[in-house]
Amino acid sequence: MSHSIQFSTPSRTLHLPHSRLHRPLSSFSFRQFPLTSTFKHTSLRASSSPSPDSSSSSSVLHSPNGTPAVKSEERSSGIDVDTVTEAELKENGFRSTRRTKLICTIGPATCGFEQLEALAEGGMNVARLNMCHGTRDWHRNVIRSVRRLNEEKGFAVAIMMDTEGSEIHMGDLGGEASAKAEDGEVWTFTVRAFDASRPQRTISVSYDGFAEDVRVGDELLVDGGMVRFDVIEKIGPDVKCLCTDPGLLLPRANLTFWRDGSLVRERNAMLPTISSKDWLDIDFGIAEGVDFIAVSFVKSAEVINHLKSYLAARPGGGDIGVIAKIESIDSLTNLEEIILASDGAMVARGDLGAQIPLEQVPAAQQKIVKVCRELNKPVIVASQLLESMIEYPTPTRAEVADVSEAVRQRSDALMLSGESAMGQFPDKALTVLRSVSLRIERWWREEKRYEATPLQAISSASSDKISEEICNSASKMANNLGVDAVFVYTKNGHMASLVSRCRPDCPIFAFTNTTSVRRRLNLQWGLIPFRLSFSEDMESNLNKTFSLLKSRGMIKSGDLVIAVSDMLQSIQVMNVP
Ligand SMILES: Nc1ncnc2c1ncn2[C@@H]1O[C@H](COP(=O)(O)OP(=O)(O)O)[C@@H](O)[C@H]1O
Ligand SMILES: C=C(OP(=O)(O)O)C(=O)O
Repeated sequence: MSHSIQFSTPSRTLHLPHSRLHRPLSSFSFRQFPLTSTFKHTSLRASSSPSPDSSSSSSVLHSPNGTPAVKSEERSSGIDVDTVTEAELKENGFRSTRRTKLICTIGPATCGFEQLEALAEGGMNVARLNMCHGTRDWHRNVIRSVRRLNEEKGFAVAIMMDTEGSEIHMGDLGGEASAKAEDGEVWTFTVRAFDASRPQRTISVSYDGFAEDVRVGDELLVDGGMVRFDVIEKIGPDVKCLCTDPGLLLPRANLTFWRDGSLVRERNAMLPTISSKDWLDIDFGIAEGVDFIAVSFVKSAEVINHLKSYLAARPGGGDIGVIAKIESIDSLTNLEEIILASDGAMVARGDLGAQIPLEQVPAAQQKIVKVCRELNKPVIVASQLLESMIEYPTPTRAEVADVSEAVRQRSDALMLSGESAMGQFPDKALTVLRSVSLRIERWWREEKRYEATPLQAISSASSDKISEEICNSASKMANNLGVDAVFVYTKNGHMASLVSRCRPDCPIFAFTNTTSVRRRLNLQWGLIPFRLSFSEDMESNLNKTFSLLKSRGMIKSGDLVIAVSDMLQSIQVMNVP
């Protein structure tokens, strides 16, 4: 039985000959549609999940010339491997081509199924659960709703669980949503527990050693400086503080100690990075199959390595990506080793801004984004991106400029915190992130601002080096030729991340055969991840992916694409004379 697709003329096909590879691990080729092919139309229909941003994407991704899925001639084996099934179409409903990924913290404003669905339709790629708040039952319900949404609507929303970490923070406010501290008032911060209601102007503190460690003359910053106090007196477990900068005290807000304009680090130096409560949360995350665990207040690579070994030793734990939150002076000092050990990083500007002077935060952000990119780790820019939208339906100009800058730096993902967790306009905030991202990305492409300089080599193993070179070359070629898409066939996602790292101009369609890899890829810049069952035959895989993308309106006949693959067998397909 003849193959359904013939490759284009040799002059249009590039090869990495086997002889030049140490082992036939990877390949790349480029080809033009339509290929000489025999297609048989089937009755498959495209299920259409909304993709609010695909229409405003790059001009090469316009409507298909018809949307039927196609099926090649059946193979002699009798296995119809290159047909996209109804189930696969349903599973891969999601089809946004926005390059910058969006994360929403889920809270009381967004935890219902319909609210989560609205966020997914609005472009949420990752749902974040902050374990500082809510019960495990509450978080379990959210995780299950997101999974249901993925199954029923074809999204690939990943779940990121964010550990509480060992920061010193205020307790709950006895049921009150907030408490107002006025200039000149004296408040008591105490390690005493309250029997009944909270005494007036009294706040409980989470850390038992608080009253011993704090010194008269320290400055106490609530929530990174939103409210400030001077420590004026210590009486047993009580610490009297004079309010110098008034503001709202929110439940469980974090506390830091400053003296002479800089952070006093030894005040909480004895706290472990991962507390006993965090370990229980991590076990909960493994049991619920979360995709990422974000670790708060990382000080060194050691804790990341420890967590990764812990995860690897547990069923399903090895599939979880570990994200280091960069939010302390120590994490900045040990930045490279922490990022190298992790699967990604978060610029946690909220707490970072409470640890270093605020004017140093933008430079720290730029550096973290750059190091992550060099080391091929996804990076998230978080906190206060659209803070005013917690209360107002439109952002400030300054907030739009901040979001634009994070997109311009080409960070992988932007994160909403209070805006989506407890704000009044979660959907509007997401719309602003989405439209600003799309606009800046388009501007970048129109200006042809892709980097000419090659990225630093990251791998030392020869097989990895080959993959890296292939992805660098494929991305460069994609820009030079102005192709319509890069296709990546990847088992564990590594090859897709190497293409994403190059930030090519065109969309990157990433195909993998596992659902968990697909969800994890959804955090990375530019990757449009799909899950499909593949055969050993690369030609058949190509057919299948063309069918899927045509039916989704993401490619059309005549488009030029580059395909890279980490599947061993694909070498033979790509090396056709
Ligand atoms: N699961 C939750 N349950 C209740 N409130 C939440 C939850 N997650 C977040 N919030 C609210 O949203 C605010 C912003 O979220 P986030 O920035 O993640 O937390 P934090 O302010 O503690 O660092 C929190 O202060 C809290 O008021
Ligand atoms: C994202 C952050 O962490 P958290 O919300 O846990 O304080 C931050 O500090 O910016």
